[in-house]
Formats: sequence, C-alpha cells, structure tokens
Amino acid sequence: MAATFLLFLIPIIPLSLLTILSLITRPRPIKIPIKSRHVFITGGSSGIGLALAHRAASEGARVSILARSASKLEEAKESIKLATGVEVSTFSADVRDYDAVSKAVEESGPVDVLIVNQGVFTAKELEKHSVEDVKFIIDVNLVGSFNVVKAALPGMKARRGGACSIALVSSQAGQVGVYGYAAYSASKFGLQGLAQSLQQEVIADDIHVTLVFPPDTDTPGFEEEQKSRPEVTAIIAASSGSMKTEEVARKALDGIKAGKFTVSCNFEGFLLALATTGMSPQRSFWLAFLEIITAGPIRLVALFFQWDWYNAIEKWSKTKTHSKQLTPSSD
Ligand SMILES: NC(=O)C1=CN([C@@H]2O[C@H](COP(=O)(O)OP(=O)(O)OC[C@H]3O[C@@H](n4cnc5c(N)ncnc54)[C@H](OP(=O)(O)O)[C@@H]3O)[C@@H](O)[C@H]2O)C=CC1
Ligand SMILES: CCCCCCCCCCCCCCCC(=O)[C@@H](N)CO
Repeated sequence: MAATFLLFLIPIIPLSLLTILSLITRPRPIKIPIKSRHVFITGGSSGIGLALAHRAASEGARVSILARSASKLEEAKESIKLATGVEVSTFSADVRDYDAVSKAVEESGPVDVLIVNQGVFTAKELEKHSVEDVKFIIDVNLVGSFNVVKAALPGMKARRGGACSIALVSSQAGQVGVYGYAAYSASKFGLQGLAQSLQQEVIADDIHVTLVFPPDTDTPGFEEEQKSRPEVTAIIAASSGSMKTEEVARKALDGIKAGKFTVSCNFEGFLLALATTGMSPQRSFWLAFLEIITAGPIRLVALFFQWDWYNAIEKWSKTKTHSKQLTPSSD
C-alpha cells in the first residue's frame, strides 16, 4: 500500500516542476517567419554569412548583405543569383564606421531579420598579440556589432509587420575562454551581455534576440586562421570537432526562426550551452527543465573538460621548455 503510494508520488515531483516551468519561463515562445521578409546579413560575402544568405534567399526572403570588399560582395551576389535566382542587395561598408553602416541600412529599407555575423579572428597568445590587433578584434566583433544593431533598431522598431529578430553570431569561444583567444573570446563574451540586455529592451517591440554559438567551421576565414593557430588552441577547439559551413548556417537559421535565445550547433555545443546557461533567458520550459536537472552533473562534465585541457597545456608547455633548453640561447 505504502509502496504503491510512493510509486504514485515519484512522477508528481517532475510533473509539478514542469507545470511550474511552463507557467513561468519568459520570454514566451515565438516563431519568426523568413519568407517574403527582409533579411540583412553583415559579413554576408563569405563563410557562414554567405551560407546564411544562400539559405535565406532560397527560403524566399529578400536578402541584403554587407561587408567591406566590394569585389567579394559582387562574387557572392553572383553565386546566390546562380543558385537561387534571387538578386541580393549588396552594401560595401566597414562595421567600425557607424555612419557608413547607418547609410547602408537606411538604403536597404526596414529590416525584419538582422543577422550580425561579421567577425575577425587570429589566435595568438596575448603576449604575442599587439595592442592594435586586440583593439581591431574588439572593434570589429563587438563595437561593430553595436554599430549594426544601433543603425538597424529604429527602423525595426517602427515596423509593424510581425515578429522581428536580431541574431548575433558568437562562437563557442564566446561561452568558454580558450588558450589563444583572449581578445576573440572577450569580444564574443561581450555579445552575451549585449544580447541579454537588448532582449529586455526590445521585447515590447516584438523583436527577439538570438545568439548563435558555432564550433570550428570550415570557412575561408577559418582556413586562414589555421595557418597560424597555436597547437594548444587547435587541441582545445578539437574537443568540439568542426562543422561544415552550410550545416552551421542551417542550424543558425532554424534557431532564429524558432525564436531561440541560445542556438548551439552540435552535441558538444548543446552540453556547453547547458553548462554556461547562467542567467540567460529560456523560452522553452522543456529545456529549462533539462537545465535544472543537469545543473550538477554538467558541472562535473565541465570540470573533466578543464582537467583534460590543462593536461594538454601542461604537456605542451613542457615540450616547449624542453626545446628551449636544447636550443642554444643567443643571449
Ligand atoms: N569559422 C569558424 O570557425 C567560426 C566562426 N565564427 C564566427 O562566425 C562569423 C563568420 O565567420 P566566418 O564565416 O568564418 O568568417 P569569414 O572570414 O569567412 O567571413 C567574414 C565576413 O565578415 C566580413 N567582415 C570582416 N570584417 C568586416 C568589417 N570590419 N566590416 C564589415 N564586414 C566585415 C568579411 O568581408 P570583408 O573582409 O570583405 O569585410 C566576410 O564577409 C564570425 O563572427 C566568426 O567569429 C564562430 C565560430 C567558429
Ligand atoms: C560541459 C561540456 C563542455 C563541452 C565541450 C566544450 C568544447 C568547447 C570547445 C571550444 C571551441 C572553441 C572554438 C572556437 C571556434 C572559433 O570561433 C574559431 N574558429 C574562430 O572562428
């Protein structure tokens, strides 16, 4: 008798938790339509941005892309025309130049879905990074993102055509610090603060913020980065594997359309999102439930990853010291 009563009681606890969560998770779930809407993508001439432009165009959106190099923009326009028949609008501007960005956004017309994707990355120990390099990374990735959002926001707020979206392309290095990414990680962690604050400010205007966290992705930018990336950076990044550009773009656009605040791109990214969720908004009560029941165990998994990474760093720095001793010093 007591046993059957207990058996009956067990599911009551998770069920009442789920019920509470379904009532309190905010912001509420939302869908963002793409078809026949204006999608504006920065860094849309290469890599993830270009793949996003292809996808948005093939799903029937009106697409604008912005980047610095006019010739790369022209090439991108041609390739999208060829693949989808859609004529995208191109804007040559540097995101660090607020006036130029503002002019481009104005010319393009009110934006429904803004995808802030431009980014630069060189992996190097901070000691070897010049102050100019650090400033460049922060300026393009973080300050540039502020410029783009600020330029597009008034037009988006004035729009009365249904739910709008502002998506920011971060990186898994925007969820956890990684050797060689001091400047880059800082620029991407900054987007988390921007996104959380912004979501509270624009929710009343039916604008919904998304943060995308890709792992290593086989883009032209990544190919360049790999030429000089420290070995340890590559080892740590390999914990999350690498993805095809088109696959990342698909995950990102699906996440934007589903109105998710956080979009992870692979299984490791999903674990990373659980481990770093902190005070992030959560629209799904199912995911909120999962965050609660995995909170302790996922911390253990995170500590194992740190253990593994610090072991790799230790091993690597020992071989470096060793080679230092073998090389005759010149001073
Ligand atoms: N590839 C990867 O492994 C990963 C990438 N990411 C992020 O994804 C985003 C896209 O990266 P990816 O596709 O690899 O990069 P690419 O280097 O392939 O493309 C970058 C795009 O951004 C544009 N861009 C760069 N600087 C500026 C600027 N100052 N003003 C305007 N446009 C600019 C480039 O055009 P132009 O040079 O002509 O201006 C280009 O269109 C970045 O934010 C990156 O941090 C995140 C995780 C992993
Ligand atoms: C709790 C469980 C944790 C799960 C595993 C976490 C693995 C994290 C690895 C971090 C990889 C960072 C890649 C950065 C890619 C990038 O942005 C550069 N290519 C520049 O573009």
